[in-house]
This record gives sequence, C-alpha cells and structure tokens, in this order.
Amino acid sequence: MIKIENLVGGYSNAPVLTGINLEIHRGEFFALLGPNGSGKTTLFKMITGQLPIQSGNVLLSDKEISSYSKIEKAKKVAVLTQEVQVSFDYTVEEIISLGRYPHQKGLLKSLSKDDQRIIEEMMDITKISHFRKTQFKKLSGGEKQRVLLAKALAQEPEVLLLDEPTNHLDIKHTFQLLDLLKERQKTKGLTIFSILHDLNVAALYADRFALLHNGTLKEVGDVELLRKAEQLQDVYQVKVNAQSHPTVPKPQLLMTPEYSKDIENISFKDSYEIKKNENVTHIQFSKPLRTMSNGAFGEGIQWFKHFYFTDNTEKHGISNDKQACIVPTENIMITENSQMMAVVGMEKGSYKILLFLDGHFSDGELINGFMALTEGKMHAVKCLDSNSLDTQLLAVTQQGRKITAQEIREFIYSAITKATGMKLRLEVG
Ligand SMILES: Nc1ncnc2c1ncn2[C@@H]1O[C@H](COP(=O)(O)OP(=O)(O)OP(=O)(O)O)[C@@H](O)[C@H]1O
Repeated sequence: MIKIENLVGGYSNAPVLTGINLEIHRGEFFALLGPNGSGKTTLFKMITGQLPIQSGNVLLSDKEISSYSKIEKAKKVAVLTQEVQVSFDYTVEEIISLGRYPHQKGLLKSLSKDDQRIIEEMMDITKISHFRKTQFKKLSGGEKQRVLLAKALAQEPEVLLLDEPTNHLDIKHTFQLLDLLKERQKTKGLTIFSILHDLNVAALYADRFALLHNGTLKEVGDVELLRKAEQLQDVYQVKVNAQSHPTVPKPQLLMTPEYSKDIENISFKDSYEIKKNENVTHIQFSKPLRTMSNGAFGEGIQWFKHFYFTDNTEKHGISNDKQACIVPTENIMITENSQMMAVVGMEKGSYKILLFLDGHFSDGELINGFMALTEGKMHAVKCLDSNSLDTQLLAVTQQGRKITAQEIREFIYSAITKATGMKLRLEVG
C-alpha cells in the first residue's frame, strides 16, 4: 500500500533519516516506534508531504505520492497529527463535515444525504454526537482528538496516518480509539500507520512494527520485536523485561526504574525480624520479597513484606491480602543460614513451608526454585514415610547471588528433618 525506498531527508542541515526502506501492507495496523528524537515525526512528515524528500521515494499504491492531486490523495489518505490547529470558530459538526470535502461533487460543493449519514455515523462511533454544536476551540485536548479522528474517518480513506493519536487521551479513551481503529481495520480493510509511544499499547493493537533509532530502522517485524528486551533496552536506555499478557497472547513490557536498582546494604539475616507471641509468628522483611505460592493467602506471583503463622487469621486480624499460614505458633521450626531461611509449620501430618532466599530470580527461575522446594520436601517426607503435601511459598529478595536448585533441595530437606525431629520431641515430651 505504501512503499518507502531509500528515503533520505530532514531539515536544512544534515539529514535526519538516512536510507529508510519500509513497506506498509494493505489492511495492516503498522506501528512506528522509537525514542524521542529518533526521527518518527520526520518520517511521518515525509510520507504526508509536509517535508520535502531529499532522495528516495514514497509510493502510494505503486505511484509516487507527490504525483497525486490534493483531492486524489485526500480520497486515499487521511492524516491525524498531534498539532490540533483549527483557525476558525467551527463547530464540531462543521469540522467533521470538512472530511467529506474530497468526495463532494460540482462547483457548489454541498453535503449530500450520503455525506450527512457518514458524518452522523462518525460522530456516533467516536462518541462525540453530544458535542455537535459545540465550538471546537472549547473542547479539551482529548475531545479535540476524537473530533479530528471523526473528521479523518469521514474522509473514508484507504490509509490512515496517525502521529501519536492517544497523546491526549486517558486510558478509557485510548482503548476506545484503538478498538475503533481495529474495528475499521477488520470491517473496512483500513490500513493504519501510526506513531505510538506506549510500547504496551502498540503490542496489543499493531500487527507489525518498525523500531527507529537515530534516523535508521533498527528492526521491522511482528510483535516478537517487543519481546527483545535487550534491543529495547539498548534503544530506549531503560531496563525492560518482556512478560506475557495474562489474557491476550501478546507481550507486555515491565520497566525498572533506576531508583529501585539500589541494593540494600544490609546482610540477609539483618533484613528480617521474627516476632512471636502465643498466637502469631510474624516474619517481617525490611523490603518486599517476590513470592510464588500455592496457598490460599497470597497465591500466585506477588510481592510481600509480612508473613504470618497463626492458628486463626480472622481472629488475629490477618486479611487474605497478606501472606499467612494456618499453623499454631508452637508447631513451627525456623532454619536459617546466611542466604536462606525456611519456616516449616506442621499441622495434622501436613507441612507448610515458607522458604526465603537472598537471590535474584527470573520468573522461570522462580518456577524452578519452587519445584526444587517441592522436590526437597518430597524427599524428606518420603524418608519420613508420609505422603502429605500442603501450602508452600518461595520468596526471593531479587538481589544477592544465584542459588542453585540443589542448594534449595538440600536446605529444605534439612529444614524438614530438623522440624520433624522437633515434632517428635514435642510428642514425646
Ligand atoms: N524543524 C526542525 N528543524 C531542525 N531539526 C529538527 C526539526 N524538527 C525536528 N528536528 C530534529 O530532527 C530529529 C528527529 O526529530 P523528530 O521530531 O523526527 O523525532 P521523533 O522521533 O518524532 O521524536 P519525539 O518522540 O520526541 O516526537 C531531532 O534531532 C530533532 O531535533
């Protein structure tokens, strides 16, 4: 649909873009990504004709885009930029009706019934009908953006070019606008080319992506491009981790702020405090730990700072957004070394284990660590001739050195056998 060949250009001094080759296919949603100053708007303006091409070509349906007449081009391409400038005191409805201009016939161009119907439809789908008589200049930035989108769609273009269309929008309107574009893509075969800053929003909506860096294309590809954390880190200079969205099969990126990288300068053993009274054992860390648990309290992967063993959570005011195990305080045993601490609680032949590690774990390593905990426990429990399985939790500080699965197995094995020894002594006593 749009073919960009060896495109070079920019402003009066040295060119910003140096040899861009890119193809945007008919009917796709294409996202142009890149950090501030990488050349996105420059490329956008060269495609829309706002900036001259120094060398290379921009083809629209195999024809030089500059060879189209203004009206011919407006029938094929609509543009939505960030610069919201409307000179006169037009109402919303009047602005949208300007979108029909390329389709109007005759010398006295007036709106046909068809034009009226399309204007109504566009106001309806962009949810701005109630503003129809309002002066455009009296709208908020986000409302103006929706009006200009309605105008662009009223043009009934084959291609929609958007420069950061969600810039002024809150999350509801961001998703509403992009859902609307996606729907037009599916039902009308609209080709969408959009600059997007939010990589997570781009991952959810776009089919293909180009990553621009210092005026050159670093990569063009499908959504897998957004799983390449190292490349994104290199381009954006921010630490990112690619994760999977919980309900949509697309990646989402988690950014790590600089301040959070500060390593706590206290030893693992000094980072927690254990308080016991006759009803509750409370383990409190100085900072939250990344946790993985199969327990009813704090299940899944979360962050916790407080951990409890108690005979009754409700009675002692421990809500289920806390990490808690129901085991009376007298039945727990704590085993610790410089990098690991295990709390084993025993109740009616079952074992509830919290294992705290001073280590840095990816989500994959967390699962492996959780499995190693299970293996260590199974091994100890089997030796003790019991088949009980129960709540367990692995909590990691996300600093310190790696801890191997074998170290975890051995530590848990010794913690359980030690705890069981205590239990036997308790029973004998
Ligand atoms: N009118 C201009 N005259 C001269 N140089 C310009 C002009 N506009 C932009 N530039 C320069 O061109 C380079 C690319 O700018 P551009 O606006 O294309 O980046 P961008 O990727 O769109 O950035 P942003 O994400 O901040 O909008 C920058 O170094 C910028 O300083």
